[in-house]
Amino acid sequence: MAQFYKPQARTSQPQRLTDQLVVELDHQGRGVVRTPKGVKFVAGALPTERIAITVQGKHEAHLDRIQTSSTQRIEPPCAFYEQCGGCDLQHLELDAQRAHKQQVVIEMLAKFAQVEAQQWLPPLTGDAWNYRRRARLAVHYDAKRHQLKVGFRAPKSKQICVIDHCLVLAESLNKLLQPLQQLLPQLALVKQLGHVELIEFEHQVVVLLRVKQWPDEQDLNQLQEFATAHQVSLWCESDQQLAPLVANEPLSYRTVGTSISCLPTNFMQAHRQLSEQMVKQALVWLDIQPNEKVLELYAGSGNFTLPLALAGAQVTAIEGVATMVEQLKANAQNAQVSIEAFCCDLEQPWHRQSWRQDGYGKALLDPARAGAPHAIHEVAQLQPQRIVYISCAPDTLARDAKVLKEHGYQLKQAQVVDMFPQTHHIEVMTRFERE
Ligand SMILES: C[S@@+](CC[C@H](N)C(=O)[O-])C[C@H]1O[C@@H](n2cnc3c(N)ncnc32)[C@H](O)[C@@H]1O
Repeated sequence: MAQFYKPQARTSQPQRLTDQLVVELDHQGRGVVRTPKGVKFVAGALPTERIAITVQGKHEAHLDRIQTSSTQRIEPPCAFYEQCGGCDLQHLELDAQRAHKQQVVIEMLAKFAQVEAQQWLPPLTGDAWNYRRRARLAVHYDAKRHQLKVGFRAPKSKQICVIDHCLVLAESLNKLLQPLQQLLPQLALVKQLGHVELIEFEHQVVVLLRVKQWPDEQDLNQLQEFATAHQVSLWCESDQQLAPLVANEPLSYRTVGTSISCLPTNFMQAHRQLSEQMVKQALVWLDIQPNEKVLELYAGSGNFTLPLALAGAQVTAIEGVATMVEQLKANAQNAQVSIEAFCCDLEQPWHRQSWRQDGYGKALLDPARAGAPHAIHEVAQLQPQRIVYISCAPDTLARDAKVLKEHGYQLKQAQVVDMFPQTHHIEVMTRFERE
């Protein structure tokens, strides 16, 4: 066989630097330092601090030591802070976290859209701990050692950080962590387990098991016992089906003025208090007039749709997931409001859609992180007088704000929603008006 020369892999000493000044926080909550070798992003560092770092790759560096510390630094309260990839801003005072999030949005809007909000309202805030009503737990089963790891993923890694208590999780979910760690290794399905979700609904807690094969008789008995002992509903999801194994009553969550029934796999805002506050703010900003036509995009199961309809709007709601559209229609019927709902991929051209019409006075968009790269052009062409755009990603918001600006919209008001305290994730509401 032919042999080829193979150069030895280069090994270089890790580059260590001391006395580096952190000049700002980036949108992922990392400290920014300008070293002689270029800008480096350092997780855990805060502006004004002087730090010692080890350069890791082209853009990142590891925080070795804090030489002088920020006055905004606090002791991270979580025991898993060092290993878990979750709450990466808990070393920063809460007010400073919120101010930072607003600043990130201001800078992104200025940089990528040359847009400035005419008014920033103070952030919408709620509980900063024990607020998450939904969590996806990663699981890994080591068949040789018969060991199961249940927890959250470590940052940028497939490693699982095993946790038995999470400070941002709702207490009703927290208290299931240890019992689940005991139950799951006893089940035959442990080898087929993808992940586990814990979800707090209005009247019950759901444990959702993502499996490759449906549980056998013996597993079903054990799951039944677990559900009774811990007063939870148990659901299973495989590629073929989603069904309750042990269910109490229909699942629902509260929105303004009514409840939304849904499936455990449907989207639900992470923070119960802030979900409702956000809907209230959208109602204020949209200032619905009787029988006004409102186009709602990325509608989910109706979190905004129903309150808008109850306020007197004629809502046309669009959502891409068919089960959520069905749920939305049923929810409207239960709330005795009349709406129109359509299942449609909003990122495809709209010209064949019956609901693509003039006459919408207002529009509400609440897209996922990808924003609305196509839909924003379409909605701007329909020229509603007012657009409320809710975003969970300031970079895609800035991109879409630029399109609105080009269509003659001005950003009148903006407001950070503190939906994900202790983490770098940002939720923001914006109100655009056509000139
Ligand atoms: C952030 S959630 C908001 C849902 C809802 N407004 C709420 O508050 O519960 C975004 C929604 O957009 C939907 N979605 C994402 N991409 C879509 C697309 N290309 N077309 C239509 N819907 C989409 C998702 O299924 C999800 O329900």
